[in-house]
Amino acid sequence: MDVDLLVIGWGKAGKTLAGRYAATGHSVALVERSPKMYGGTCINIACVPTKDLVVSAEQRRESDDPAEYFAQSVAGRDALISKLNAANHKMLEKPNVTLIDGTARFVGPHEVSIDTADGEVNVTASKIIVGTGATPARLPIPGADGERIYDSTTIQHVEPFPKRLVVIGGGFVGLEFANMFAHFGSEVTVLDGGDTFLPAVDRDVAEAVLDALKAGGIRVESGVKVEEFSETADAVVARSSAGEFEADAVLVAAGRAPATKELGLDAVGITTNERGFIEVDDQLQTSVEGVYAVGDVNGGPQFTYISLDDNRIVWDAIVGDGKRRRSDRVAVPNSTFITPPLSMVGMNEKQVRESGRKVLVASKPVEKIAAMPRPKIVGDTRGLFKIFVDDDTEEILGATVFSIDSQELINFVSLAMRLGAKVSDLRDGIWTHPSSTEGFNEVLGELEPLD
Ligand SMILES: Cc1cc2nc3c(=O)[nH]c(=O)nc-3n(C[C@H](O)[C@H](O)[C@H](O)COP(=O)(O)OP(=O)(O)OC[C@H]3O[C@@H](n4cnc5c(N)ncnc54)[C@H](O)[C@@H]3O)c2cc1C
Ligand SMILES: NC(=O)c1ccc[n+]([C@@H]2O[C@H](COP(=O)([O-])OP(=O)(O)OC[C@H]3O[C@@H](n4cnc5c(N)ncnc54)[C@H](O)[C@@H]3O)[C@@H](O)[C@H]2O)c1
Repeated sequence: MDVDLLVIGWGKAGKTLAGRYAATGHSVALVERSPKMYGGTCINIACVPTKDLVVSAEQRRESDDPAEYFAQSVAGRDALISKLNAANHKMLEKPNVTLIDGTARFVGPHEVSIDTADGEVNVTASKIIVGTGATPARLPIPGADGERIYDSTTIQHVEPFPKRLVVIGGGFVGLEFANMFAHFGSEVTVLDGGDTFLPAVDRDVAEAVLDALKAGGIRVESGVKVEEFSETADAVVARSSAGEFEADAVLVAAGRAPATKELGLDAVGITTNERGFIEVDDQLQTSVEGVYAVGDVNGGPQFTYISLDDNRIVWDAIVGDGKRRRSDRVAVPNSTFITPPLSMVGMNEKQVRESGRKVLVASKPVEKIAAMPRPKIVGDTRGLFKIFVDDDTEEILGATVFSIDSQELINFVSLAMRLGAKVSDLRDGIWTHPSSTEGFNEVLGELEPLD
């Protein structure tokens, strides 16, 4: 079969490009190795199901039995995800789109062989998009394949419910699940290999996050080297540089590796870097002309909205005026979905100090922001707002918001930065009341030189 565009992997960039290219009348084939993954990682096993579980966990009452409540929450999660999975399939059911269930492997620079239940299918295309994503990194230590060792996918259906959970890794996945399982009623210990807890976060904010996690019953140990897991009939022990930690289950959340093993990239000259991610230029083209790599597999930041933006860059390269670049991104925000969420954009304190600029800072604990009653109404006044501003240009340089609604607020700051708004635009803006946004009226009125 020959098509105009072949997409490997049903992730955010891949499915968006497939739909858009098909809508312009081109023939498109999309290959996905698992029916459970129609729609990609985010929809089926990552962003959406985990946040559904986070919200369910937050709504648990003390009187709810943890195991029963978890089982109900998982059933709710599964019902939502199966609807989204089916809806994603439906979106690409079009006459000029061939959807192929199978695992793709390059057999030529523009030829892919797909291993399907009915045998091999060969597809050629002048344009190929590789969007195969990433999978949980495995720890290379004894016992890592044990029955009680879970990753971010399998832990969502852990059975029986773990009364004690050890989480290896204090990054996005580790903290989101640690917080979630603590709310479900598990006793949670986080063992992080890094020497510094949340290294990209300012120390005062990291301390506030740590306090909130500890208050939620979570123990966090940094600088821990886990050496071995050993299992008995009813427990697992993580042996580490900080001693032994016994649990009912272990979640390994130590990063994600590119899903390239089955692709046969070497044979056709598609180069990868030392970490295995596909090398791309600023327009996401690989070392083979006409073959692009998008999303997690190209080694960029591992976020769905980055994959979505990769789709825009490739679209511009193959259909538009070719101006978009990966390097033209400004103020890319992120949120860690703990309770309350932690969100950041732009520079942190270390970066503004190193920038050589004259910097102003405003930093205020949420409970002290008098003219922002929403957290009090909601009943969660934890966290703080911290914002850096250039004293000469009034530009916003960066912000960290650890507060309810921060996953929304950070997009607002990001937009202000992208549009080059002045700090006074946010400080003197007319915002609804009672909202979290109005916190900026007060906090930005208290800028001081960064000493
Ligand atoms: C637990 C968790 C929570 C997350 N939460 C968030 C969040 O809240 N917000 C956020 O922005 N990001 C989040 N992420 C990251 C986000 O999920 C990823 O960045 C995003 O899904 C990557 O999309 P992608 O386009 O790279 O492809 P993916 O969505 O990963 O899709 C790749 C697809 O390719 C298929 N595939 C792989 N190899 C082959 C092959 N050889 N042949 C055929 N098909 C193949 C896979 O089955 C998969 O469906 C989270 C990640 C995890 C693990
Ligand atoms: N809210 C979100 O947007 C969201 C949520 C989940 C995941 N993600 C994406 O998925 C990616 C993967 O998440 P992740 O949490 O697995 O990776 P991560 O890179 O965010 O964090 C990995 C953590 O594991 C630790 N670590 C690494 N090796 C270790 C070892 N051997 N022992 C103990 N600790 C070890 C690191 O110190 C780090 O704290 C993230 O980088 C992020 O881009 C995003």
